[in-house]
Amino acid sequence: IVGGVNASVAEWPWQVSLHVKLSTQSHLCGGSIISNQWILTAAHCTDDLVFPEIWRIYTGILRQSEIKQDTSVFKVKEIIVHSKYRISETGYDIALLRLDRPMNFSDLQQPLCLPTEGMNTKYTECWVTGWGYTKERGQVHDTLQKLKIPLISNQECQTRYQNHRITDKMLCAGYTEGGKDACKGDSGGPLSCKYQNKWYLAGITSWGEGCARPEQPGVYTNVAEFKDWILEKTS
Ligand SMILES: COC(=O)Nc1ccc2c(c1)CCCCCCC[C@H](NC(=O)/C=C/c1cc(Cl)ccc1-n1cnnn1)c1nc-2c(Cl)[nH]1
Repeated sequence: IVGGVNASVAEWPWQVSLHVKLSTQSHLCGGSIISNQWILTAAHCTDDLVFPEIWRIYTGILRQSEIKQDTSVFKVKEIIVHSKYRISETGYDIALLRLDRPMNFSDLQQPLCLPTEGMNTKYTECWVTGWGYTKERGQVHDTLQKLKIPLISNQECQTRYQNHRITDKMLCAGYTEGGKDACKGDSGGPLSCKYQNKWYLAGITSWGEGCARPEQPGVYTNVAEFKDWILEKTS
């Protein structure tokens, strides 16, 4: 996250850190708790990493440094990638991870709501969170970062990305002047938006042209457009 601030304990209890363990283990992507056994993330996070056994999901943490041998960790039983996903920039950048065991909810780890059609214009505030880089050439940040960010219309977003097709299944957010955005290591994580005092998973951090560049907003998977897909795959 570029231009954000440290989050607090239990402020974003649906945010998880996805790690992969090959010869070494490290943070890969963000993700969101949507039920006691399902995590929603970006399909591009699963590219080349199709074996569930290598995944480790950390819930209820604020800092990467909290991750030790004894930290509670979930493993992945199943990975479901949207059949129309090819690359982030053409959309359908959405995947489900089924946990190896049901999660007990607490103040530190609990789900947020899935949005319904038509909510994108009703949100009062949206925040993007993650442990990603705080500048384009950076490194994973120890403390979870949070950034308040305005949604922008797909029409405006399309004008910023002449070489792309910004579809209705994408959602854009950013500041025209730049300086505040998601960045490397944040993808798969939530764009959380508040409506009538409840938090909704409006977007999944997906792609952008550089980080926090002027007139280059972040592009997110428009979760409301995939509600039926999520319900079908998780039922
Ligand atoms: C110590 O551990 C680490 O350093 N881990 C570790 C550290 C970093 C990374 C990995 C692991 C995952 C790489 C492969 C999967 C994922 C590959 C793509 C992914 N993209 C993003 O996270 C955000 C994109 C993004 C999203 C929005 Cl909304 C706006 C602008 C964006 N950016 C444009 N340019 N940069 N960001 C990414 N993630 C990383 C990179 Cl490197 N790129």
